Amino acid sequence: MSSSSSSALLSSHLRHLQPPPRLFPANTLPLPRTSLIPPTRIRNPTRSLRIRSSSMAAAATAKEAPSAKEKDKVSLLVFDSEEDLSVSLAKYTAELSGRFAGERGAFSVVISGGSLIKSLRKLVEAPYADSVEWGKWHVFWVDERVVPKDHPDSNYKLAYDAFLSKVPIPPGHVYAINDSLSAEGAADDYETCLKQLVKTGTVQLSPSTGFPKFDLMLLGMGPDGHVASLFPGHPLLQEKERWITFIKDSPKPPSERITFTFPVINSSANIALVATGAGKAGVLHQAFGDEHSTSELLPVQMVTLEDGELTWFADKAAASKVQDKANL
Ligand SMILES: O=C(O)[C@H](O)[C@@H](O)[C@H](O)[C@H](O)COP(=O)(O)O
Repeated sequence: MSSSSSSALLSSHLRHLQPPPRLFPANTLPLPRTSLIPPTRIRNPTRSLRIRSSSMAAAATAKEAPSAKEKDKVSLLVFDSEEDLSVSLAKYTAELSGRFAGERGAFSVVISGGSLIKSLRKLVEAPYADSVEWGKWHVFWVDERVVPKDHPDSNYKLAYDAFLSKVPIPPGHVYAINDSLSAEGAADDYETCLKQLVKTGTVQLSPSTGFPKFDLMLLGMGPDGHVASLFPGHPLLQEKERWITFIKDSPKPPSERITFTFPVINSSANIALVATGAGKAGVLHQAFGDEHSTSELLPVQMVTLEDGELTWFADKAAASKVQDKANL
């Protein structure tokens, strides 16, 4: 898209909206045929995400002013199609890879299962297949099903077949679960492995939370608002101590899984939350709504970074109900 048509698109979406959105600089993240919704801020981490418009900002009272803890940055990028989303997600990921590999000689990346893996397809194509420093990548799973690695339900297999087998990440940098253990054992084993990697500096530790701080988490979200294997209403949402835990009653099959906990997820330096398809529209609407809900927060609403940047990548179908609201 030319810069003039891009600005026309932006200005039509931003007519009522101040301040201007926090975006990746145009020269680092061109967003072809991209619609844009203004940045969101978590104004109260115990409440839902909110779109900030000029009128809402003016209405904010001192009581509602963001506290120091709410200074994390949240953006929502909306794409005309999943194809456009995948192009931009690849560029975003490659740029973070370049930054962290350059700054600290390693790039710790956490992936989920689900449709996210398909949306990462552009990353294994030109120019990234050759330009990304794959040797510096360290790959982890935010959740994994307790099945053998060659099982059709395995998140490792999903990622390996579509992504990891196509790029030269050293096999020793790919941290799959030990599939010979029980769910409890696999969670303990994964946490022990992470502790070792924190000691060696492969994974950083957040000085503010004391939990590991991954450079990037690439996460999907279920139509019920779950992230990782943290499901609505489940007691695991309240886990405050463990880095990795297990679930044996997952409402999404298979029932036995291990999962990162919220303290680890929320210590990340960057999270990309990817949502595509109309099946996610209701949850996005709820996540970005400004209604005061008395019901429990959805897991996805509990993704509130301590000191990092959360970027939502949504296609038009997933963001349809949020867009209606933003364009009012
Ligand atoms: O193991 C899993 O089940 C996944 O890691 C899971 O957390 C996934 O990311 C979401 O369910 C979204 O999946 P979809 O994008 O396919 O809806």
